[in-house]
Amino acid sequence: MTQSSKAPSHFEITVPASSANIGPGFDTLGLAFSLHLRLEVRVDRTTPSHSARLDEHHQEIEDVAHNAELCSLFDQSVTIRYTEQNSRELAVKPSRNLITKTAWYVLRCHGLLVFPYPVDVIIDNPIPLGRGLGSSGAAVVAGVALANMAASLGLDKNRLLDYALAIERHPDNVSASLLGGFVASYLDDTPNASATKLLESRFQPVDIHTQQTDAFAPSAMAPHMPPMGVSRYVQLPWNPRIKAIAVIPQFQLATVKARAALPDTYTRADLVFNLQRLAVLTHTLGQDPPNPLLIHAAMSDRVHQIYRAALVPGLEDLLRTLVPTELPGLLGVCLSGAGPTVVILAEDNFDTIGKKACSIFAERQVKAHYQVLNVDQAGLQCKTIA
Ligand SMILES: Nc1ncnc2c1ncn2[C@@H]1O[C@H](COP(=O)(O)OP(=O)(O)O)[C@@H](O)[C@H]1O
Ligand SMILES: N[C@@H](CCOP(=O)(O)O)C(=O)O
Repeated sequence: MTQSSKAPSHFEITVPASSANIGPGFDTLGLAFSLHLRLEVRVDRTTPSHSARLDEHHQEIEDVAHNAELCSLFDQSVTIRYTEQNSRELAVKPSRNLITKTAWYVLRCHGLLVFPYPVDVIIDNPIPLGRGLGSSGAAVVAGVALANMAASLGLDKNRLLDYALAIERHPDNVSASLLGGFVASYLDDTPNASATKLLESRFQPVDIHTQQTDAFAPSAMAPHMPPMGVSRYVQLPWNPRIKAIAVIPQFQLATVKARAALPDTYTRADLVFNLQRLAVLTHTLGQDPPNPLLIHAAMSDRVHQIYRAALVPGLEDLLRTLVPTELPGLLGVCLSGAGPTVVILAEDNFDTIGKKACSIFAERQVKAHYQVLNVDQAGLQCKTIA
């Protein structure tokens, strides 16, 4: 992460979209894409906010569930505007918006009731919502970075990841968005480890994928810091010749709904099937030249895709018919995150493959378009604007 000066008044935050799972790596693998959520932020550092620090009055209102006064104070400390892209359905009230609510949570962990100086944010979000391209993970990463920059908290990227994981509990999307590249990660939930404390803590209701958005109400966001070192991660080798064709259906599928379709237990055979392919996949995507048959086979999965197929008409057809022997340049196919987007890894013939995939969706009456994306190796970036 780059940070050009200590307390900038005008800066931008960019966060890449991501695809989670990549076939067998359910809740484990994430891949960052060259499609960026961008925040342009202005902080008026000449006018400190009077209500930023907790005093006795604020301590009292903290205790009141869903406190309107607290929301109103926060809403006065920050304004947000979206540019046109994917913005129509998003809340622009800061106390209801995922990016600013996440920032609010981080501020409150640092004893700040609201932003310490008035903040104005313009948000450009080309990441389609609810399609399995990590829009919520990117929003959460942007939110922790916003608090860090606007309040000069000095958090490093590992600590930012702890805060992001207090909100989004599966680490695949946020790890890739924050770090960039092809990332494997897990929550360290061995006894007494940080993630165990996090999962047992009062943060539990904040998980956006299991709870209503009201769970972000001030009463549920008591200012408790997440433990240090909640996750472990490694950035895996990636062959830069490999691009992703994101085939994006017109309909949305909420991650929470697609997670509810999964079973609680798996057979040993299915577990071994995924483990074997996952081990091969983490290595083979870094090899040059790429091995199409090996990659295609190693992207098979028995943990989530078959259970989600009923929610994504055409998915089974795409997985079955898009093969390297028929389509030169194609390397592998998977459901992106919780879907409904399908990601096709390829090294050539991107448009031919993208059009073919859209036509297979169309046979199932699913309108879709495709985008050819590079892998983003930078992750979260924060830059001062002169
Ligand atoms: N840029 C954003 N600003 C505010 N909220 C966002 C943004 N991006 C995503 N979200 C929230 O996350 C939801 C989508 O999350 P989710 O169902 O997990 O799908 P995805 O696969 O896109 O992450 C949106 O409906 C919205 O509530
Ligand atoms: N591992 C998660 C990933 C969800 O990603 P999203 O981009 O669909 O939010 C899952 O498969 O549920």
